[in-house]
Amino acid sequence: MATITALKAYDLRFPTSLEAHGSDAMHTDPDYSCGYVVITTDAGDGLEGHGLTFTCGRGTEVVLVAIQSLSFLLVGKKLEDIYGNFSGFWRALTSESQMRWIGPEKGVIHLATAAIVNALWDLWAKREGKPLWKLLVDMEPEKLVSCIDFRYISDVLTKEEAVEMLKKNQEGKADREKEMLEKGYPAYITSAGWLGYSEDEIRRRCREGLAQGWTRFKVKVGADLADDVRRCGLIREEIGWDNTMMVDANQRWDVQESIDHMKRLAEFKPLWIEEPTSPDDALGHATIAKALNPLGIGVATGEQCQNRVIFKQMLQAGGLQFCQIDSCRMGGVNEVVSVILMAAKFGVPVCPHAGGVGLCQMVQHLAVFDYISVSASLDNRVCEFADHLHENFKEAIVIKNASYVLPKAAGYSTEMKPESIRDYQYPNGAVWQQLFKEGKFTAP
Ligand SMILES: C[C@H](O)[C@@H](O)[C@@H](O)[C@H](O)C(=O)O
Ligand SMILES: [Mg+2]
Repeated sequence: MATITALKAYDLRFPTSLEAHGSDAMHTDPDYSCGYVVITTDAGDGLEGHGLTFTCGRGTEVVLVAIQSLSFLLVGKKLEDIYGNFSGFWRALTSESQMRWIGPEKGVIHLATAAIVNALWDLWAKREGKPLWKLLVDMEPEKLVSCIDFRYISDVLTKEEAVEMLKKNQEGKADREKEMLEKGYPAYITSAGWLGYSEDEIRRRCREGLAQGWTRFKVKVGADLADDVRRCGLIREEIGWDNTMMVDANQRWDVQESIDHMKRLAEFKPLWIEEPTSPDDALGHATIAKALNPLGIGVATGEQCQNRVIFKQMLQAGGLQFCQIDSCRMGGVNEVVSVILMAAKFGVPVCPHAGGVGLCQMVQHLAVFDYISVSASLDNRVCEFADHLHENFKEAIVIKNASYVLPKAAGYSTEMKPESIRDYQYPNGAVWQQLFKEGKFTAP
């Protein structure tokens, strides 16, 4: 029996705003950051659970406090009790009678939950000696479903249905796993189209992407319509018309504006418009989808879809044609799996959101699990990739032929290199001290 002895939390930030990496119409100067959690136990096996939640610079300190405030629910707990009744533990974490008031299940407190829960899954997978996707794929349907809290979603998906869906897909699983191991999971690239990049930089990155074999490119829009027309035009010039383009407005528009602007951008044939409007507006998304679907444009959303309840409503209302689960926005793997199952029930493809710091590391596992165990289809499915900060991770993602190569190391691929954890701590890590000295950032 192993008991959790400590939970440490770190504020790690990377100065990506210096080169406009990750910039969009709403987040014009993101410094990719995370609340980073390390869980240790008395097992004596040297294994630690590493988990993170993605943030954008300022505000990470708030997430950190939330993680620390929740830690009393873990320290002293037996791992067997957590993994033996994971949905019960997840509910204890998300429904703690005083902490839930600052959520519930949304915002900072849910980001903090994600970091902790992701660390617990990393530890579980390491203890089983499997990469997370394999842990999920090999788990008995009943056991996997027992990790999910069905409260608030049982009106559209019951435990029994979820077990049934997973059981139905047992057939063909071995073949799909073999196929994934051979070919990897298909991806698209975002790193050519950040909003703050100059025209030359966009052209250079498109050419580089094409040379590397990328065929699907995502472009940021939303700040200014005339500029969007210009940027979409130049990207089509670079990538041609046989390749796929998606556009992402990061919630910049009203509902009617979304429809009007996208009618203007329809000539560039985008596959989807991502986050056109407020991430909470399920009915607004449905209105947009109704207007744009006849033009061949789907609505995609999810990176700021705060929990399974909003996803449920989006799916019920026909508000999304591409379901972009995020590994950190919701309460970790348990809740993500429930959304993957709901999306399958509604016949909506899951196309995970990634990028940031560590998101690609995590969602590769979730996408592969979706294909092998749940959807059994690759139609209209593609996982995001953005080429930043992977070098900080011990088991960095590998891309080959524009696809994610399946991770083989045990865990959730969330563990950073010790020197990255040391040097990027904000504000005392060596990297930040140097940036303050050079006057590139102001010390807090
Ligand atoms: C601030 C971030 O880079 C976002 O722009 C990013 O997550 C983006 O929406 C994406 O879809 O990759
Ligand atoms: Mg996006």
